[in-house]
Amino acid sequence: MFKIPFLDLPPLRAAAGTVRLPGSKSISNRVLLLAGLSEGQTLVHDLLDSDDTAVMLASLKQLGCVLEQVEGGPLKVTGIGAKLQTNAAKLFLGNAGTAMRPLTAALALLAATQGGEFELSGVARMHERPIGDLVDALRGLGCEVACLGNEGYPPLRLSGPSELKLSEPVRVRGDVSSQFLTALLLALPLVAEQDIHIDVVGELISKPYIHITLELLKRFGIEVKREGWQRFTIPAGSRYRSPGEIHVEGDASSASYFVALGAIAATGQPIRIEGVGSASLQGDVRFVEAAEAMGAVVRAEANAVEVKRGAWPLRALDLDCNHIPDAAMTLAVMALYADGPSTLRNIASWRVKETDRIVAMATELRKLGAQVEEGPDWLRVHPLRDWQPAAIHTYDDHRVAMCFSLAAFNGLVTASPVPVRILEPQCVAKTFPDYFETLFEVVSARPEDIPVITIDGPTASGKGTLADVVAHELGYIVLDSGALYRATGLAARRAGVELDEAEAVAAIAAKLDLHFAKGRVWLGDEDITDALREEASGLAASQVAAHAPVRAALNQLQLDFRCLPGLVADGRDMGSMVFPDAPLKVFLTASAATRAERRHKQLISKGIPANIAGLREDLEARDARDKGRTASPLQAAADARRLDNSAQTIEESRDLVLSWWAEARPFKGSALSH
Ligand SMILES: Nc1ncnc2c1ncn2[C@@H]1O[C@H](COP(=O)(O)OP(=O)(O)OP(=O)(O)O)[C@@H](O)[C@H]1O
Ligand SMILES: Nc1ccn([C@@H]2O[C@H](COP(=O)(O)O)[C@@H](O)[C@H]2O)c(=O)n1
Repeated sequence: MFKIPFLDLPPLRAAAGTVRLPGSKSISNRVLLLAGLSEGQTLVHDLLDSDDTAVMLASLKQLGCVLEQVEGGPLKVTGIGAKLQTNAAKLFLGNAGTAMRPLTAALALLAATQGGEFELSGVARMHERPIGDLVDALRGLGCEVACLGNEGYPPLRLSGPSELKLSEPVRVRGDVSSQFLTALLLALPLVAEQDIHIDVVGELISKPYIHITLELLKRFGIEVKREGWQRFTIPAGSRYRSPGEIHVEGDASSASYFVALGAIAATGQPIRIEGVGSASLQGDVRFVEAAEAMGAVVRAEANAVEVKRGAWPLRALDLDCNHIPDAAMTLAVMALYADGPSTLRNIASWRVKETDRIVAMATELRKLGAQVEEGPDWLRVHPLRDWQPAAIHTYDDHRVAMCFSLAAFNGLVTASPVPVRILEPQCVAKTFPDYFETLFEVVSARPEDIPVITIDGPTASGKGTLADVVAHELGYIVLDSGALYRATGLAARRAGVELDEAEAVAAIAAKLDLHFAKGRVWLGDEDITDALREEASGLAASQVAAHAPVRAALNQLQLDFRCLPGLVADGRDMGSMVFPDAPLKVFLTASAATRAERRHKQLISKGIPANIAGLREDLEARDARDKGRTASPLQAAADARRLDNSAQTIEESRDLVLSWWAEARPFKGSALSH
């Protein structure tokens, strides 16, 4: 996951490949609650690992459920069998509506029948998300529910015992959020000594989510009777029965980003999305119909879909989105690539989600330059040709972050493509922690559009250290080009090749079987990380690096590091020769005395004996050879910014380079501003 202040997406061009979706959030949290309320054990396969499931799991644990993660396999949940194991708990539910609403209903009923006191709270936004309709329904049943802040909003206190009135139908509004009805359906079997009727007041929205609830209840032994979408009956004697094991489908709302990706950018091979398909329980799977209406070519299997671009530009659409409330946000960004204005209707529920999504989408689309109109429950988005570089505020809303990544394909409709900055990208942890990593596996950009920062300079000036910390802040990949020369020297020695035999060493360089993984360097099956850092390896590297054929042999390998979302490359000729088009080049120096001292400390801290005078001699000899050679000598590129860090801390150098980077990027004045 990218835990950084912002992630810049360079202009993207194409998409192809296979994506395996994480488990559905809606199904994961419903299954966890049902398994937690059942008697006995349930093995839950393919559970979503995210912020929202984490708060549900933590709550179940506090309530006495036993959770055991089978290594590399399912989660084993031992439920409480509808009997309270503790009669007091304070539960923190973050911003997870799928945890707050059903736990409220279940604990209110358990407190009423078995006694106890439970407090449920969340993050500030959760305390702004209405729950009054559920509170009213529970109070109507005889539960004691107190709103501890504002009436109708969490935090809540649920206490008991109290007498329940189950003979009258429970009335609940269905026109603001279907989660209130879901909460009651999931919880009322706890007290179903007689038939319990639920009457929905108003037109029920998001019916597909109720369908998921009913199907999962069935899997746990509860057959709810339904009369249209207005009356539901929980039969007397209903009891949760664990199905033993259950598989969680992939998240259909998360699939929407990749379906859209296929529609926009899969012009050759399709995007294959595994985890949802025509057999899916989730309503959001019908997003594919909307994508087809916009021009996507879709082939569905029971548990997978493949999507390619059809019509281009996409066809504008006018759609009632009540059946796909979450996935419909993706349509708002697809609309930028359409042949006319697109209107999304019946999306009032967006206003009470993680943020007011109508306001959020309109505001951020306008930042890109789009013309957007909005109403109480609708949004109209016009196609965009003149794109502006924008820093997209994500409002701690995973779906805003994920759907705006699609704006990075603007190069397909404009001759002046722009990058897209996603602020606080870690908000995707709510449902899809590795969303951006997954995206980067199936999209491609032109190499020249992938940003590179080069850091060149003499030995021990701190290039590698600076490259690491800068890359960390930006979420970029690092190329330690010196390691390639060091590995070549090592491999040549091992092969018994003299280091001054240019062609023979170049042949070794061309066949280097080198891998970088988790901070370690592997030559074939051997971990050579420590061997590479020995001073002897540095000296050997500087000898082989003087040969033009060796440099030529390593050139493509270095260029191949230019990967999404960007690269920080350190060495001697990164800015001058290998990446001459890098938008920021740094030439890093420090006095020889400082460098010798730093290298001394570095070696001693690793338990490698060293003496400062000898080290200084070695590094000066190495610098002289690197500067004096004819092939790509160590020198600052003409357009490099010079930085002497002799008197700077690593953090000071990092911040200076990041400020230069901010100057070089097109997000003027918007770096981190919302
Ligand atoms: N201000 C500073 N900036 C960068 N590194 C520093 C700084 N102060 C101390 N150091 C230390 O200097 C040592 C040498 O840094 P580093 O290995 O990054 O240099 P380098 O230029 O990449 O060396 P080489 O060219 O040999 O690979 C490290 O231990 C690093 O922590
Ligand atoms: N781009 C580069 C990088 C390195 N070299 C040579 O390799 C030696 C070792 O590099 P380190 O950065 O790991 O110390 C270095 O002395 C150079 O001779 C190079 O030529 N070009």
